[in-house]
Amino acid sequence: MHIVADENIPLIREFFAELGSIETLPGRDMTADQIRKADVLLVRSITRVNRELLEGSRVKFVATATIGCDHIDLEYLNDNNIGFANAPGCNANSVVEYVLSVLTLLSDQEAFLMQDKTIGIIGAGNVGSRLQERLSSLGLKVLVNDPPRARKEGEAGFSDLDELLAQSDIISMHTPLITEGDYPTVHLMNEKRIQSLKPGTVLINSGRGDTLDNEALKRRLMESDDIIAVLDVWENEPGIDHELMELVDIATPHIAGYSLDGKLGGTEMVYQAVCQHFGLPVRKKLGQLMPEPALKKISLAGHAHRWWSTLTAVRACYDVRNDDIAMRRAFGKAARRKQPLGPVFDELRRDYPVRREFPTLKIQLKTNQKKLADRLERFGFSIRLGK
Ligand SMILES: NC(=O)C1=CN([C@@H]2O[C@H](COP(=O)(O)OP(=O)(O)OC[C@H]3O[C@@H](n4cnc5c(N)ncnc54)[C@H](O)[C@@H]3O)[C@@H](O)[C@H]2O)C=CC1
Ligand SMILES: O=C(O)C(=O)[C@H](O)COP(=O)(O)O
Repeated sequence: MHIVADENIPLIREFFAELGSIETLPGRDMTADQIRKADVLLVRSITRVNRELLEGSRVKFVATATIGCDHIDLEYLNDNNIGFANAPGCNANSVVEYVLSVLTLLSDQEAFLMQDKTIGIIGAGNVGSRLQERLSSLGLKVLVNDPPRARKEGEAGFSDLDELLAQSDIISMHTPLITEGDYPTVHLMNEKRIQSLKPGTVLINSGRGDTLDNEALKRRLMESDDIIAVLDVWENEPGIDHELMELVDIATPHIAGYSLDGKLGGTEMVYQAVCQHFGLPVRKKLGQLMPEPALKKISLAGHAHRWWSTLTAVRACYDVRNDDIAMRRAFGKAARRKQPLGPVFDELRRDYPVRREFPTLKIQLKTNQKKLADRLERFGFSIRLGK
C-alpha cells in the first residue's frame, strides 16, 4: 500500500515502513495531485481533509495523529466509504501539564495559592476530566461545564456556563471546535462573556482558537488590562493576530499537546488503527521506540519548602515561559523585518524542542518528606523516597 503522511508525524517510518511505501509532505499545503495514488492518508491538524483533497484519489483510510478532528470532513469520508481514525487522548496529559505549568507560573508571579482558587473547566473530555482530577486532588475548587455530557449523564456535577464564568477565578477551555448541532462551540466565549469576566480572572484557551472571539478579547485587553489571558490556540492559525499576541500574558504557538510522549502516542494510535482497518498484525510498540528522557532524575532531598520544590519540579519538566519567550522573539524579529508571520508560527511548531511528561521524571526525596512526596505525586511526578 502507498502511505502519504504529514512530514511532522514523528517515527512515521519506524512504525509504517513494514506496511508499504511512505511519502512525507508538508501538511499545510497537501494537494489532491500529491495524494492521488495514496491508499492511506495520515495527517495532523493542519491539513484540511475534504472533497477537494480526496476526490479522484484511491484513499481508503484517513487517520489524524491528533485529538481534534475539526479539519476532517467526516461526512464526506462516511459517504465515500473511507475509513477514519483519530488519536483520542494521545496528548491529553501534555495539555494538562501545560495548564499546570501556566498555573504554577502565575501563582508565583501573581502571588496566589492555587488551592485558594476556583477553576472553571469548559469541556470535560479526555483533557478536561484529567485536569479536573488533577486540580481537585491539589485542593482547588473545580467547576465543570459540559452540556453534551450533562445531557447524557444527568445535570448533577455540571455547571451552567454563565454561572461557571461568574464563580471562577480561573477558566480553562477544552472543547473541540464544533460548528453545528445542539452545542456549537464557535465563539462560545463571545464578547458578552468576555466582558462579564471579573477583574483578575485568568482565562486560558488550549482547545481550539475559534472557540474564543479573539477580537473581543483584544478589545477587553485594550480597554482595561484587568484579566490575565493565556492563549495556546488562536483564530486564523497560522496567520494569528500579532497585536493580540502582544496583549496576552502568556502566548504559545499551539503546542500545549506537544510533549514527545503525546506526539509519539498519536503516531502509535494511528498505526494501530491502520493495522486494524486492513486486518494486519500490530508488530510495533511505542515502548520499543520511545527514547529515554534526557532528564531522568532530580533530587529535592533536603528542600523543606513545598511550594518552591513544586515549582522546581514543574519547571524541570516543562516551563511554559520558554515557549512564550520563543514565540515573542520569533514574531518580533519577523515583524521588524516585515516578514510574514504565518510561517514563523509553523516553524516554531515544526522545530519544537523535546519535552517529556511529568511521570518520566523521578524525584528523589528523603523518607521524612512524605507531605512533599504526596503533593508532587498529585502533580503527576514519580517519587523515590530514600536517603
Ligand atoms: N492545544 C493543543 O495542543 C491541543 C488541543 N486539543 C483540543 O482540545 C479539544 C478537547 O480535547 P479532548 O478533551 O481530548 O477531547 P474530547 O473529545 O475527549 O472531549 C471534548 C469534550 O468537550 C465537550 N463539549 C462539546 N461541546 C461542548 C460545549 N458546547 N460546551 C462544553 N463542552 C462541550 C464534549 O462533550 C467532551 O466531553 C480537542 O478537540 C482539540 O480541539 C487537544 C489536544 C491538544
Ligand atoms: O491533538 C490535537 O487536537 C492538537 O491540537 C494537536 O496538538 C495539534 O497538533 P498538530 O496536528 O497541529 O501538529
